[in-house]
Amino acid sequence: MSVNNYDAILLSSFGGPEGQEDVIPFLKNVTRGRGIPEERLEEVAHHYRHYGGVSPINEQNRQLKAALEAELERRAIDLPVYWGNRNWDPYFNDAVREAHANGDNRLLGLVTSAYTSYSGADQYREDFERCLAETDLANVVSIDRVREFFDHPGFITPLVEGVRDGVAELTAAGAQNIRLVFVTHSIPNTAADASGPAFGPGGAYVAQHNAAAQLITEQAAPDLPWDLVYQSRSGDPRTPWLEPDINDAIDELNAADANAQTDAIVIVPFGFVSDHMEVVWDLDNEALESAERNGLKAVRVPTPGIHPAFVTGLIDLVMERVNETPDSERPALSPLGPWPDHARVGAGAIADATPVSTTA
Ligand SMILES: CC1=C(CCC(=O)O)c2cc3nc(cc4[nH]c(cc5[nH]c(cc1n2)c(C)c5CCC(=O)O)c(CCC(=O)O)c4C)C(CCC(=O)O)=C3C
Ligand SMILES: [Fe+2]
Repeated sequence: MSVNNYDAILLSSFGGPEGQEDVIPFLKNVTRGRGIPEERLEEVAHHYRHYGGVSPINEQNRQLKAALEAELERRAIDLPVYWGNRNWDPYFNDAVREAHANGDNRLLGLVTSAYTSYSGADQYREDFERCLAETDLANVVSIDRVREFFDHPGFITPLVEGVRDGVAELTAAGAQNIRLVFVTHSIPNTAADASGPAFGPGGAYVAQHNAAAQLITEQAAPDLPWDLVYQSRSGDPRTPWLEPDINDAIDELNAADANAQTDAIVIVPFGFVSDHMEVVWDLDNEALESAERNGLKAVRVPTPGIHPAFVTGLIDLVMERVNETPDSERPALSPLGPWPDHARVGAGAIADATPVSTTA
């Protein structure tokens, strides 16, 4: 099927180092202009160094790109996929230059982030704007963006499956009182509040996470208690970030409710779409260790990765833009959705912004 409103998909991600010599330049890219304390950079560098300076994220995006291409081919949809990152090679500038060189100028961004926050939404927009400015293509290339998919069935289904499997595994190992621990990236309270002020404290960021956690619980294990906790905080320790931290929450589990007698936890890393460094280090090392220290059985659910339901769902999200599907027909499992589309960046936006008076 040829597609008349887009030329290509721009798979847009974070990027990660792929060798020891990349680690510091990568971290400098991530934190440019943002006053992350030196000690924090050293600490984070150590996580990457431990794995040979290689983050799994780029390989996961190569696999995701291949899986998206296979799904497009299976559905006979004629859209090439370009891949660009915010913080490491291949950068957005290279991906967009390559697309333009091939005559692909109307791009649909598919961002590997399910929720609304500065990092997951506004910053990608800024990156797209800067990319078009730096490549001098702002009048030629346009970039739209697929909506946040925190309550899309393609994102929820793999997590539901993971929770069911996790519960079954813990039950088989003798667990009596299982708790689901939903974990996502902490962000500064002010950033959370600003992510959608209409949602009150915590903004859209926290509201979307609560909605997704509730959905996953209802579908996977409706009788189990669940918590929303946070990981990977950084920044100045005096600045308030979303809490509790997952490790503190695990330490406090039975202290907080002496009757609960929780003996096992299912850690659900639903803030991320692949098992990248923040998952393997902060959860598989630290959080699982916290569980063990507290005598709790624990399993960590896989992120969606390249689960077939996720890959199909991402292409469905692309096709709702191609088909200009009305909101009322867009799949969304929570009352918050379907989340609205983002404004176009680049050629189309400039045309849209042309004051009517100049053409009248
Ligand atoms: C909300 C959110 C997401 C999810 C949405 C999205 O996907 O965007 C996310 C994703 C990711 N964050 C990642 C890595 C890092 N994040 C950092 C720093 C920060 N993240 C923040 C928030 C988020 N981050 C914030 C508020 C900071 C502090 C300061 C700043 O605003 O920069 C730092 C700097 C050191 C540190 O402070 O920890 C690193 C190295 C990786 C790659 C992992 C890999 O390499 O496999 C990924 C996918
Ligand atoms: Fe981050």
